[in-house]
Amino acid sequence: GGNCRASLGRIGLAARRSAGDVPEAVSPLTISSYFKWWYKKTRIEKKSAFIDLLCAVPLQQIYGCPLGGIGGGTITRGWRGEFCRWQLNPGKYHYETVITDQFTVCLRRKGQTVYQQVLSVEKPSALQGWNWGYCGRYAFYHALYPRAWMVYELPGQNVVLTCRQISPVIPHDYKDSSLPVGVFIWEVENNSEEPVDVSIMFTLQNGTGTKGDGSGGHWNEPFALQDGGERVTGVLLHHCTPINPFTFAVAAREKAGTVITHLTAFDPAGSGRDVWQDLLQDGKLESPIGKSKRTQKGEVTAAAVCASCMVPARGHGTLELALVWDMPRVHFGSKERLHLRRYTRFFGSNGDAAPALSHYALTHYKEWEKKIEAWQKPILEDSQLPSWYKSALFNELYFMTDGGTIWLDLPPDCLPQDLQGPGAAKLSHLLPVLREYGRFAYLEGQEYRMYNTYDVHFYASFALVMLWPKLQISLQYDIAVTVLNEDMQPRQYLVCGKTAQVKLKNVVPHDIGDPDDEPWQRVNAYLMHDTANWKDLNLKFVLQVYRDYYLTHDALYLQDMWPVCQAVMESELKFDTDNDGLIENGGTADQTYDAWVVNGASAYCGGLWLAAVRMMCEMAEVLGDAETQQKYGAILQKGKESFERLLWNGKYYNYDSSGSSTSSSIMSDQCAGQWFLGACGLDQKELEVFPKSHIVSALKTIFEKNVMSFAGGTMGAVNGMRPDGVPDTSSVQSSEVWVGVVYALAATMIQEGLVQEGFHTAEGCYRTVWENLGMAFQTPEAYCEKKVYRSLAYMRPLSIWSMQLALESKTRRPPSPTPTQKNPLHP
Ligand SMILES: C[C@H](CCC(=O)O)[C@H]1CC[C@H]2[C@@H]3[C@H](O)C[C@@H]4C[C@H](O[C@@H]5O[C@H](CO)[C@@H](O)[C@H](O)[C@H]5O)CC[C@]4(C)[C@H]3CC[C@]12C
Repeated sequence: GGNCRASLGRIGLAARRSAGDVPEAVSPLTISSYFKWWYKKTRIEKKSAFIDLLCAVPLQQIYGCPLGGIGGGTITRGWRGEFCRWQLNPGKYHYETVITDQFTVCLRRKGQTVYQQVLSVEKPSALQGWNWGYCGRYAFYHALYPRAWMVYELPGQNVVLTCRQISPVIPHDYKDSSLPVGVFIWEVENNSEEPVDVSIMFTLQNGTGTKGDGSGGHWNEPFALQDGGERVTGVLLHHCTPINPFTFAVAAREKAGTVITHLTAFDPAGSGRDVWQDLLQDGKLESPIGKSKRTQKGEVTAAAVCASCMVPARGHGTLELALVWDMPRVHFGSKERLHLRRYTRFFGSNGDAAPALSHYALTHYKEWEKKIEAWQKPILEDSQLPSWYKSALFNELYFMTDGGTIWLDLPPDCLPQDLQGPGAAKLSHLLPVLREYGRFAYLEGQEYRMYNTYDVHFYASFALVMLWPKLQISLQYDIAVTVLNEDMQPRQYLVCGKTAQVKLKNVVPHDIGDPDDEPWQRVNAYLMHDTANWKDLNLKFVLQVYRDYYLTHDALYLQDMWPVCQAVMESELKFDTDNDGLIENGGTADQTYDAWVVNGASAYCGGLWLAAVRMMCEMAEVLGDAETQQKYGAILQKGKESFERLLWNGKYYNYDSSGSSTSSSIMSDQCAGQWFLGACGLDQKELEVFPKSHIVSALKTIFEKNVMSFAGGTMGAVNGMRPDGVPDTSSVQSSEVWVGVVYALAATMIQEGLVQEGFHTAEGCYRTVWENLGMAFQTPEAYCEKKVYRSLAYMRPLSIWSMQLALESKTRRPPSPTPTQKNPLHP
């Protein structure tokens, strides 16, 4: 239980509205300004669009657990074993099943090959000389990220193969978690009465299935590396592109009783008969010495590595294989700067690390498995928790690596000004933090190509701060730098048509940039709206600073972030146009719901504001800043009163105070401020910002209306519901369900003691996405009741980790900071 299991077979395609199907309410002006922008970008500048509404990624219900650690690139395998989603160039996805990339089994009894089969259900037109079409009924797939298991019952052979796929994604580990590797441990059970010789052959194309595979100049070579009494051998596949060249290694561990053989190069475009016959003959490959020739233009090459052992009658054997990709030095799309990936600090940046990485992976995977088990076991063994939750919690974590993630290492001689302009100098620990833990970025979504989209990261950040807190701290430092800087370049925003500068000083950016440009260097790739006027971004920074401090007790971080918090709150104060202690929205979609207009005081932004003001008071107290504490204390008093007066309707907080026909809509995210307060222990009676009875009543109303009155209570919570139980259709986004918001809502319910309701709410999303829509390992941002969805493989659902925090906090609250930690300036 607790994992994702599927018998290998085909499932029907769900209907979809791609991001390209523009909703009815969209103004023609927006369509034409987007189209003009798109045309210039893609047809004149020959670049790709950060959100491509005209070429959406088609839904394929094929994905499984990805391979690779954090930020070194990822290769996703499908649940049928295919190698099908590639992200080696940072942040850029390529969706292509490379048919050459396969595992093949050969069984020999009494010196005769009795069974040889590609472990794939496919029957492709390529490699016709291979025995394809394994019957999917005999295979089973399980995934519990970062591991997956493929079980193959070999028909008529009395042999069962189990392939354990492991990637080094280990909480609180900042070394092995960065490695671009995956291992495949093949357990062979021989249930027959005679011994069997078993070979597993791993074939891999030199490339990722793009045109570049045939661009010429690629070559392969065998390798062996002996170190510490352990020997690993295999083939290196050098992929020699002008930008971001890399080397694959297909490797196996040699040990007593195991023979490793290889074929340096074969033609994957041909019949493949040579390699097939080679294996068939004796269960081994020819193992030529020396390098292959470089490929000619138009020619593609591949390699094979085979591990063989004898398994006694009624016995068991193990074969250990690995896949490594070494792309140490990367350019983003602008090609302006050269960057080093995190793992280069341990394995070098010359591009010759594939043998050492293979050796390391094959000699350390047992340790990784132990650590992964120790982390997951208490949750998996908790009989109070439902199986679906265990699957959701771990499997949604795929996005940590497969979110176009990049993790960079800073060169040791890096100076503050190299990082990002004058703002950097003001943050005393910026350099030490980034030098020690590197720079981290992940996409808003595989289809929304912006790094660290901050209004969305607010939700997902729970996964980072709970599992890799130093990455969250590093990301926050990067945001803090951009707050202090500006970009005066003017540009036109697509929704309102107005021209304004790219980035203002003292406001939080929407995102840290487009990987197809030069992220960090040029922020705010998003140009739908001018987000300098968004009401949530600044608040989300303050809320995260305090939350991170509460969970990590990192006083130096708090100290550095404090002036930044003050600066963004000063900017935010101007949104309190009537000086009632509460900010007002501006009558546009000026927050994360960027197509849902909000006007006047609002439950969402107003609630975030009060929570941020509360946290400002708390931080001021910790830092001994009495003046600021007093200032925000006074605002809080006034703001609380205004919030209740303007928005509380006796049952829940109204969507906004504008008095429009949808002001009284019930927003599922209306308690977002309370969510963060609760996560930081600032929800006790004497500390409460929102009356407890109001929060509980609002959550019960959301449960009754947005959850139970929507799709029979089986699809999570719709973003906006009218009080009469009909979804709010005033905007495209009010009638959507946002999976990440639902997990956050469930966490809030758990925090407030509505545990059953919280689990029921979240379960609807899990079952819809992972079971009904077949969107495993590509959870979208949004779906509607009728099989309509938007933005596959999205960041926000990582918020499920806030459910886990809520559950853990119920049993054990994290210890309060010690007095010295509490007050770093005045110990
Ligand atoms: C401009 C249209 C309405 C104009 C009008 O009022 O006449 C917009 C109506 C629907 C919009 C698109 C849709 O909502 C999805 C996309 C949202 C995306 O923004 C990111 O998505 C997150 C919300 O899901 C948000 O939190 C995040 O910060 C954003 O980066 C932008 C593109 C959309 C396709 C969006 C485009 C404008 C509409 C067509």
